[in-house]
Amino acid sequence: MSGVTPTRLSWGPRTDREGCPLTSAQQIPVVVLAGFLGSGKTTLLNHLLRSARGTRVGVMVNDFGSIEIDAMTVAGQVGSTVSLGNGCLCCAVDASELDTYLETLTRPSSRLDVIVIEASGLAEPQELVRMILASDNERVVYGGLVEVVDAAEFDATRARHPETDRHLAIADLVVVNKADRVDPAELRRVHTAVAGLAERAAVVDAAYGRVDPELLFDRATRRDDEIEGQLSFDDLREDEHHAHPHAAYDTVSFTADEPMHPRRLLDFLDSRPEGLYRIKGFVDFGALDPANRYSVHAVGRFLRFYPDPWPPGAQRLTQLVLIGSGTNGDALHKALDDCRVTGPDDTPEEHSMWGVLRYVPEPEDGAGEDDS
Ligand SMILES: Nc1nc2c(ncn2[C@@H]2O[C@H](COP(=O)(O)OP(=O)(O)OP(=O)(O)O)[C@@H](O)[C@H]2O)c(=O)[nH]1
Repeated sequence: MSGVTPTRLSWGPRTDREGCPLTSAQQIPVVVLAGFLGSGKTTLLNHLLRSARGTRVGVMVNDFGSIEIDAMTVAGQVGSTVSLGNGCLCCAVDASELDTYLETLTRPSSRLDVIVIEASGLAEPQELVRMILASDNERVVYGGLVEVVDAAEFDATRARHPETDRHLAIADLVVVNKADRVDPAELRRVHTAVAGLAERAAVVDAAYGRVDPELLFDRATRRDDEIEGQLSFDDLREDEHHAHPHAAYDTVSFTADEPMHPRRLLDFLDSRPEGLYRIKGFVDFGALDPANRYSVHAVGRFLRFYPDPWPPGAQRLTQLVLIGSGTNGDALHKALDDCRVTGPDDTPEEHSMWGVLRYVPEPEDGAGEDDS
């Protein structure tokens, strides 16, 4: 950005294939939802989908890891969820591929009002924004960047990832999430620090991503001339191609047909290495709870299990994605392999589930609930 004379991008009226001008009302805003690993992007997205009240939201999910956990956990959007598969959208998908996905979502038959792209927790948001601004699809218009911040991890994330400041500086809306995990004074401190970094953004606090959808959809339906004053290619230009945060991260994807042994899995989770920052997925505990699969989320030292009925016809599998830096993928894989129940001689005792149940939040924790 430094040393570059800003040339504002022209947002002159776009035209359809017959050359007739498209009004902004006919263009679908594309909102980028970004934020570091585990900050609560999927939780916020699910809240939006549940409380969109008539607004038709199309979703693109960019998972990191070969098992698409996020795409599986985005609520009830079958048919309009496009998963971008393994890897980071900012690197793995070039603008023409993004356009292919946008083309699918902007078909008139899908009648969408807004599209939200949930970036992987390791994505460079300005790359995504740049791709949307460069899109050939005349039916889409850039709708803003929403950054989700984990209030409880903010200092640690910033220390490890100085690029956080750069991301906040180009955000349009910052959600300081996990307000319930810090005391009010700490929340105020984080809020003030975020507001200082996010010069141009509205900053709102939230628990479990419960923000007013109007905040995003209003933002999303700004008029083109308002957007013109917001971001340009030059605003997004990098001095040099920066190191993407995920260059330093390793991902391990693990799938098992056999149920997992709760005690051995808990031992693994309780002794997980420092660098193993994020774990997400589903666990099958077999006969110990045949009705439910357990979503597991670890973010830093935070660990939770969420039991949920198996979807009808779902194959009983354990599927996990582990993301860390300085971790040994083979050793992690082997450690998880050792958590499988190996056969009839390896039947876990019933009380071995207690260790797991300790990490299931009480209903009043608010996880999974919604105010819609
Ligand atoms: N206590 C608390 N937990 C939250 C809140 N929001 C999300 N979580 C939990 O944090 C964990 C991660 O949430 P996700 O929504 O999956 O985070 P994400 O940003 O999509 O994660 P990645 O896709 O890995 O980057 C889950 O266990 C959520 O239930 C919150 O406001 N408070």
